[in-house]
Amino acid sequence: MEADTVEAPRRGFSRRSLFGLAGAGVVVGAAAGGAVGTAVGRATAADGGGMAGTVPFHGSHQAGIVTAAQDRMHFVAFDVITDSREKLVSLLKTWTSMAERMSQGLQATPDGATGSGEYSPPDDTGEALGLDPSQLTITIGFGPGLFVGAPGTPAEGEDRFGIAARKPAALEQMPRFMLDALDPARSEGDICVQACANDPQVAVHAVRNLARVGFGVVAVRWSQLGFGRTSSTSTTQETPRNLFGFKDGTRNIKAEDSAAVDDYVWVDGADDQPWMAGGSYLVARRIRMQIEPWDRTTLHEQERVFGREKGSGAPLGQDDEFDPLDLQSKGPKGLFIDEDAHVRLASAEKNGGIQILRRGYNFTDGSDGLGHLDAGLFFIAYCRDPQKQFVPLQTALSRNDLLNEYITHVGSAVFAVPPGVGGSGDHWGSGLFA
Ligand SMILES: C=CC1=C(C)c2cc3[nH]c(cc4nc(cc5[nH]c(cc1n2)c(C)c5CCC(=O)O)C(CCC(=O)O)=C4C)c(C)c3C=C
Ligand SMILES: [Fe+2]
Repeated sequence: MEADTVEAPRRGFSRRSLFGLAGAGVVVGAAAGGAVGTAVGRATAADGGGMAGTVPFHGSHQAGIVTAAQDRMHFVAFDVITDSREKLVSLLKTWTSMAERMSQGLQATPDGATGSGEYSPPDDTGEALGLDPSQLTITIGFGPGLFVGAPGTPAEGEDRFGIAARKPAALEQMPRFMLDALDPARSEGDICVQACANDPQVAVHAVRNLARVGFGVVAVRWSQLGFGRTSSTSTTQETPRNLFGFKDGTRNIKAEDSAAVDDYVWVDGADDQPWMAGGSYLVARRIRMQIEPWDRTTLHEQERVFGREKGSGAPLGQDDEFDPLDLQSKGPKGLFIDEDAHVRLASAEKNGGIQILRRGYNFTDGSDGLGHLDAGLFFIAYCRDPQKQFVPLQTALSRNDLLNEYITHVGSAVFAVPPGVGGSGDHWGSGLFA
């Protein structure tokens, strides 16, 4: 079958077929139906684990949560600037269609970059033409301000879209933690979109095109680019390193541990608002890391701060990365893992069994004008209830974590991430706005 003629909607060429490169492999987008057409690229559904391949958009949960973490991220938080429920729902429908197309390596719309004529702005901005799908996932979340206008905004306290009664109790702005130095311009937001891909240009293209069609309905409040995923979310992945050089994600929840995922990530229909069943909550924290002081710190101190060896990632007192974390074990100088070491204070053992799914990314946004790198960790946690999981964990860390000498939380946001999009006709927010 000709790669670029299979079920292709009018001018609905894929990004790769436009350049005649599609022969390398073809996937017919059967599950997605005619609205989506074909997905063309190197990967098939069966080898979707390949770096260049596709991740299914449809399902009971949104992609981009337990999906094996891709290497790059573009995260954006929007303010909704209209009071019209109709316009907002219409945008969510348009976004859903664009997201399902882009996840398959197609242009954002059937007309794409060149099909809407010389005298109109192109429908797709074009910078992903010829690029692989790169395992793009696009995940949406709704902030507290969508339900009741956020403090300090023109809509403060208002139920603009008639959904105040549908706000989940778990969706509350984060409390102020000790040592927080939050910048309002890098915090909160009515809607977020997390785009992850193995090619940064693919992730940026996705966010840019969604923002472009949102003109008049949403406005970008803040955004963050990330690289070098700082957590493994699957046992198939090697543990990556954060900008302090330590393996990060060793004791993360892994997608394969379905019991932990069900207990700590997915919202149950009986938890609160039925429309959130199968969804999750996303907590984002922009955490600046004081790179220069850290780089002048001894290896011994660095390892004491985390409670793990820098090279192997093993818990102090153990040999291998995945050896159990033994919080009681002692050497000649006392406890191997300091009373205030990061892994001790963050451990499930010290927090009544609480776990979270970490899915953060490193960031470097140039320097701060004072000769220091503006770099750190864009921390993302997915949880079933942020009030019962993230808040107690961060409360404990903010008080005593040895790491606090080297980090500062400068941005914060929380979003309700609805369940996945089902068959044709379904769209982001369909449950919420039903
Ligand atoms: C509130 C939750 C957490 C914040 C904020 C946080 C910041 C943060 N973490 C690192 C580096 C590492 N964290 C590690 C483990 C770890 N961290 C958290 C939670 C938060 N971290 C948890 C729940 C855990 C697991 C603890 C356990 O049970 O062992 C590790 C060790 C390796 C690992 O297991 O992932 C590192 C390294 C940084 C640099 C940072 C802020 C900038
Ligand atoms: Fe941590």
